Amino acid sequence: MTAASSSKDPLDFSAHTPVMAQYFRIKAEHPDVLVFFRMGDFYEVFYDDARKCNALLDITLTTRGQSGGQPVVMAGVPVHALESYLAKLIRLGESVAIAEQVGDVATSKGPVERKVVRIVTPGTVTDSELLADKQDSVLLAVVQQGKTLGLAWLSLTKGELGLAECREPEFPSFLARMSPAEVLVDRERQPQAVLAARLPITNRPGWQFDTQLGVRKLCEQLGVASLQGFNADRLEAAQAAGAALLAYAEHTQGRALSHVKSLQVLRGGELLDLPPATQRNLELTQTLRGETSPTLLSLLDGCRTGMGSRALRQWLLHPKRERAEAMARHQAVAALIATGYEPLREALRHVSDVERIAARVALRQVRPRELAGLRATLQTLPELRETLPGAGHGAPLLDQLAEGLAGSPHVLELLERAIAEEPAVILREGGVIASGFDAELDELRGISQNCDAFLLDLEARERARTGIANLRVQFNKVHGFYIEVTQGQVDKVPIDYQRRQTLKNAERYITPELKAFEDKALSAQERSLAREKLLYEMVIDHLVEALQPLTQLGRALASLDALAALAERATTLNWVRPEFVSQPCIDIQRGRHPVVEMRLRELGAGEFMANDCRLDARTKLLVITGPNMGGKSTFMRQVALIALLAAIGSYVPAASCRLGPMDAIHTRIGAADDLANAQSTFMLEMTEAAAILHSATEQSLVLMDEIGRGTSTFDGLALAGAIASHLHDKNRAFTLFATHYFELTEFPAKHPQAQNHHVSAVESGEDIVFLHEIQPGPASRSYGVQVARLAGMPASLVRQARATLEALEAKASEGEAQIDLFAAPPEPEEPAVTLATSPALQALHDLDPDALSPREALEALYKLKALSQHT
Ligand SMILES: Nc1ncnc2c1ncn2[C@@H]1O[C@H](COP(=O)(O)OP(=O)(O)OP(=O)(O)O)[C@@H](O)[C@H]1O
Repeated sequence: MTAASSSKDPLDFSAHTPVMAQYFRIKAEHPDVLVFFRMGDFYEVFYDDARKCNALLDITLTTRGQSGGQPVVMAGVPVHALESYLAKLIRLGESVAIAEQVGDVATSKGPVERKVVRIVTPGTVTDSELLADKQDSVLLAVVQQGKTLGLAWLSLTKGELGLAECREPEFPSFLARMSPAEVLVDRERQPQAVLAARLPITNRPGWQFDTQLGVRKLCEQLGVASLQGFNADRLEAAQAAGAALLAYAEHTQGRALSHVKSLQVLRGGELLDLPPATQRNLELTQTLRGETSPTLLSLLDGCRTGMGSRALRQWLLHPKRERAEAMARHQAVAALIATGYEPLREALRHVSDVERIAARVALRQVRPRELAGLRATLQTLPELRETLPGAGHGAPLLDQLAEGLAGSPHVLELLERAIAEEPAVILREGGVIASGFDAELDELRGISQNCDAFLLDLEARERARTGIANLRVQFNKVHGFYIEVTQGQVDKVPIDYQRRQTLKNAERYITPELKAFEDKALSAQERSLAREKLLYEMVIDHLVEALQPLTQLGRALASLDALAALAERATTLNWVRPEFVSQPCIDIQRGRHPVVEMRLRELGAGEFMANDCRLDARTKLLVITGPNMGGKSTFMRQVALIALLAAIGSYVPAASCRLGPMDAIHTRIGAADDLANAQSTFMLEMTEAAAILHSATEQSLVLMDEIGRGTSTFDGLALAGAIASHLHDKNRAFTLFATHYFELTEFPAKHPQAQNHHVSAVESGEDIVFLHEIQPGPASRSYGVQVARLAGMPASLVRQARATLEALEAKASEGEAQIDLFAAPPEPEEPAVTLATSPALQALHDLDPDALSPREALEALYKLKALSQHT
């Protein structure tokens, strides 16, 4: 680089003022994130960072001075408003490095020392202000090794670390469950599956994704010698991801993660599979329009704390195939219902988010008010324990959770002694440590607080000494302490008064006595703030030691809150306890769709019609027909929702419910164009159906809603018939198959494990009334034209459609083709045998039987036989 061009290079430190040189050094260490550079009461951002913040945060861009011969482009946010700006940036997927002034402003020669104290990224935020209350923020690292994807994830706020490995097709299910806020990938080898998911990606150096490094880091983090105890010793790809994950989390937090002590290993096969399409179609946590309500979660979530809501979401998206945990929850819900859950829910109202506070203690980011909240929570624990069912309730899970409520008497005692009743919001302001905790602090505070008495006393003494009746002793921030004398009285001022300032009507003085007091008072205040900071750090040291019971307490409170919410819902909404059996079956009597039922109630739109569903080893597939708007989709979804609710440990909206083992819920419902992925409606429909046919087993529940709708009638009908046959004969999955194709009502006649059902409707004159009742047998007709009439189509159009329909029906019955839609697929055709391709045929063709003697005829026969064996 030439000398001339170097002046334009912002990284040429020599050309900059010392502060800017310091900035560039820090920026060079954090090139990929925004650097917030503390300067007094502002965080400043410079150059490209400033331009970006100007665009994203709408803050004013200015230029000031010059650095390296160029104007310095900058923007700033006030220190007190930092959190709200951070929240906005994190939501937009940006990361921010916070460079604080760590040196002492008063004693620094040159610019005060600055250091990046933490990096706030979407996946590693822990500040309660920046996080949604009810949702966890998950950081995920993904690495591809051959066909295996290694996953490692961390919820900093929960202190939970997880590992998993999966194949590419399983990856979307994992992602949908976790919905990570940030995904770490190898900069050089970004896995295709991650890119396709369009999530906020952070690139990390390739060497950090290393298996051996991962094993070492994971063992260190968990304080174990081997990962065997967690059953995680063979997960090499996941371990490699773990290495990058832990390195990044430590890098952003600027410290070790002392609260992360448990490891969860997820194996695809342990969970009830809920592919992304199922999570979407069943509207578990989001409606099809992307809203958070009304969904199954919004209906269930009456939790009193953020941690309870987060636990419930976790349960909903991670149901286990093994049903022991769900049964333990059913028992707990039953016990809470029997003994009354309201006192517990009431007590939970006064509980802080212990889970997050514990994490912030570990990261040493906890705020004074959070500690006061923790103290209040610990104080209410005995009362809260009283609200739990007493002995003999038959729910071991509740006893186990009650043990977690032990809290830590030592921590409570410390917080009661150390933290002020109502501490200041931030430590910097003082007033956080309780008086009586530390003698030195009390003394320093005493000095600054006793100021008033001293000053009044001095004022009285000086008035008496000088004879100046209106003499006043005062203080202001700029000039410190002074004695003020009005101009008319100045000649009475004694000799030891030194002039400090002259005003229009008065003179201000200082005396040696006042100066000595001033030094003592001001330094006392500074020292008392410094002392408070030190004491606060000491309190955190003690809390870090006691993290384990706090983390356990957080988990216990979260689970109790979620269970109490389930108990309340079960009672209020009149749900029943489901029963698990070992035989294959889905036997639901008078089942209801919980969300549709609630909507109808809210709108005053009538009662929900309860329906039965009976599937077992003899009946595995129901062909469901009936008019549009008749309730087919609602019925199918309600069966899936009831099965899922049972699997997470909830009661269910039905009169009774018996369920056999289940490994997955697959759904193919509706047709939303995936324009972003350039897939047509029909292509998407077929892709989703193909995925189901490849993975559904005898223990899966499959919902197929109007498959084949996206193409021409004959194509659609043919495909629908073939898909139903495949599900019935090959997958043998429990299948609810809703269709408009009447031809499919023939299906059960040829398939022993299938039955026809229909949703009922009655015609009254030209109108149609939906009864929403599922009845055995096929529907008689589809009522599409009547529904169009109900939808407000012009009367003339409806008349025309009806006439056309009648003509079409007449024509169809005349030439009814006898096609077997469900016949076994024909064998692939043999290639035709021709003279050109077959020497035997050619030889036969060339023979003239009349010209052959008997002996020649015999020889020709042998020759033909030989040739035929080569054909
Ligand atoms: N069991 C029921 N009791 C009361 N109302 C119901 C019931 N089932 C469905 N409904 C009402 O009927 C509406 C239509 O139901 P749904 O979407 O399930 O019909 P569909 O047969 O699948 O229609 P389409 O074939 O047009 O998709 C629902 O939004 C709901 O308001």
